[in-house]
Amino acid sequence: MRVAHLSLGDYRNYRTAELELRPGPNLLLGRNGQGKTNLVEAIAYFSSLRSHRVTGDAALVRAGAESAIARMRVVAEAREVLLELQINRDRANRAQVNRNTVRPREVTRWFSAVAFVPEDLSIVRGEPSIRRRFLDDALVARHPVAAGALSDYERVVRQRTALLKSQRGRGEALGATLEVWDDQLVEYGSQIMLARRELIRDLTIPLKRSYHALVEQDHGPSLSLSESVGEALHGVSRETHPDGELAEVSRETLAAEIRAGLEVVRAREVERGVTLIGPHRDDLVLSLNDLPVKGYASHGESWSFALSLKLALASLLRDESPAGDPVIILDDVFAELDARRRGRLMDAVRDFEQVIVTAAVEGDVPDELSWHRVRIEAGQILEDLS
Ligand SMILES: Nc1ncnc2c1ncn2[C@@H]1O[C@H](COP(=O)(O)OP(=O)(O)OP(=O)(O)O)[C@@H](O)[C@H]1O
Repeated sequence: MRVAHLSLGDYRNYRTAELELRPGPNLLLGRNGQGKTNLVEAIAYFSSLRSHRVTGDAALVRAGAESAIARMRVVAEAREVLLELQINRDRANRAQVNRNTVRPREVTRWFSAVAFVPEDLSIVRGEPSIRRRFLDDALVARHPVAAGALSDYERVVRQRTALLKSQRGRGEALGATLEVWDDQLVEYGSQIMLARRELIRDLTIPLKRSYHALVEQDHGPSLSLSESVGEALHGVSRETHPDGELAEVSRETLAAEIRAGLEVVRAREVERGVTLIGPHRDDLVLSLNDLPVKGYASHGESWSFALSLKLALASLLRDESPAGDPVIILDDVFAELDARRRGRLMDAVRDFEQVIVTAAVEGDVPDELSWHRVRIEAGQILEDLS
């Protein structure tokens, strides 16, 4: 698929903006702080309903305005669709697909993008919550309905934890109320655990391929899950290897394991007022040559791993989606890479239907492609340079 046109009103530093994009490679050029990232952030927002830079939407609305409008014309398999989002500072957001009002979530069914951003390094180096977010965004990109299970699960953990906290130390008072939340934790938790296991199983081969394409060396990148349920049941942190038998477990088995795990941690949960097991406490473990990437890999290796993960996701979505390729966004990543890796990264994405690159320095961008160039200055889309 591809973005044909983006219109913005009161979005970040844009009072209004009209951006025409073409199939193939598009280059948004401009000095630092002019509004390049804001444009690709708006495009990516249609695929996930969140920005990679902030939690919450308030910063997306131009300072002084009450709401932002983002409208995008998308072409997928020769069909055109018009998506529109109104992002409100103080109210729920609104959305339209082909001018019909829909729930904002609906919009993500019509658009898919994979964004490579400087912050991706923290998938490898940062806290487990960042890796869980990568996994969950990937689940939604793969199956938009997963968004429902994820938000239901989040709500269940919040409410169950609030109950545990309010009754801290008084186990006997919890009884039947806790059971209701346990049932829902098991229901949604098992769905998410299974979907994550399937995801890492399916990312494993594309990851090896992508890493090799970027680095041209065989560092044996691999993915596994460190699951809190397994830890509660078996006492040690047990990792779930995608190529091992655990990946093929049924949802019923996982549900039974969560239930058994809850029994094991019950007394501790009541004492501490915390929901101790479930996907919200799990981690994605990344390894190179059987060593964990975090704490062992070099800066360059960590970067290559992060980029390969995103590439692997892009190729999985490409293979699975009936609507064609996801749009590839490379925001400011060339500045982080040496010339060889820039070339290899571009080689790996160049045959996607549309690639959108932002750069402050034109010399950082591989020049052998026929780019559609656009210059950005102080919240204005100045000229079409191609
Ligand atoms: N809500 C907002 N209202 C008004 N201006 C904003 C808002 N959010 C961000 N900006 C402004 O947008 C500009 C940053 O734009 P952006 O991040 O797109 O820059 P960029 O061109 O990608 O720069 P770099 O090359 O440094 O990454 C800053 O000047 C910032 O103050």
